Amino acid sequence: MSQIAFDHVSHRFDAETVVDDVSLVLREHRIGIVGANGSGKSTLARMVNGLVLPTAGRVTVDGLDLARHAREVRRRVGFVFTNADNQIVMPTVREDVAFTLRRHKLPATDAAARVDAVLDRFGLTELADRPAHRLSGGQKQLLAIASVLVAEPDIVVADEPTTLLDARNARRIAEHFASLEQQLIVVSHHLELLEGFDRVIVMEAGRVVADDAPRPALDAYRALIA
Ligand SMILES: Nc1ncnc2c1ncn2[C@@H]1O[C@H](COP(=O)(O)OP(=O)(O)OP(=O)(O)O)[C@@H](O)[C@H]1O
Repeated sequence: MSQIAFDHVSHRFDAETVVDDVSLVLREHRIGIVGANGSGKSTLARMVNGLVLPTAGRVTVDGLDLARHAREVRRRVGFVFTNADNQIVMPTVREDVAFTLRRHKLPATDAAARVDAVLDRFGLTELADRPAHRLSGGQKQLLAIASVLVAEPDIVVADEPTTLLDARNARRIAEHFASLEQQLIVVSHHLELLEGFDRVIVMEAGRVVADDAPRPALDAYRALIA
């Protein structure tokens, strides 16, 4: 697993401190982040691939500082956005998944095989030639995850990847995450998704208020929002 380190990290948007002096070392396989709306979870997650840079402190991935090496780190970190429309760039489902592989310089048959396998894994085969922007919200969410995973990044960061999914597709994603070899960081309000994880971090007003195994951490979070 990689080592993702937050060293006294803060982030301010104008006058508002949304991440407030967070220090964490993340080495576990599957890490969940929970917290109330606006507690800073997405901002923290976005720092792992430099989509947001700290206004104080340092974020490193295996020693590489995001402030200086964002491009290098981004090759290793796949980011799944909450709003899939932010990451769907190609006309059809198949083309969108294939687009992620453009920089991998794979022989065309190998790339096509990888795309087909991912489409199949996420139940998207029948939608492969559909216009991606006309999928349902949940189908787009599956596509967004498939498009990141096809590149087999070392680390997958997913920001609320199941918000629009029905129970069957949420289970599909949970099962897929459970079988994923890569390091995984998931921001979610869907607490069951995180039950089998190795570590859960609870955020409140930009700070880490609990950081533990899923059961105690989720109990602490439920108590906090009760
Ligand atoms: N680009 C931005 N400009 C200004 N303020 C922002 C920006 N992005 C986020 N914020 C503010 O930062 C705070 C934390 O937002 P963030 O999205 O990190 O929270 P969150 O815990 O992921 O919330 P949610 O569960 O609602 O997605 C919020 O008050 C939000 O309004």
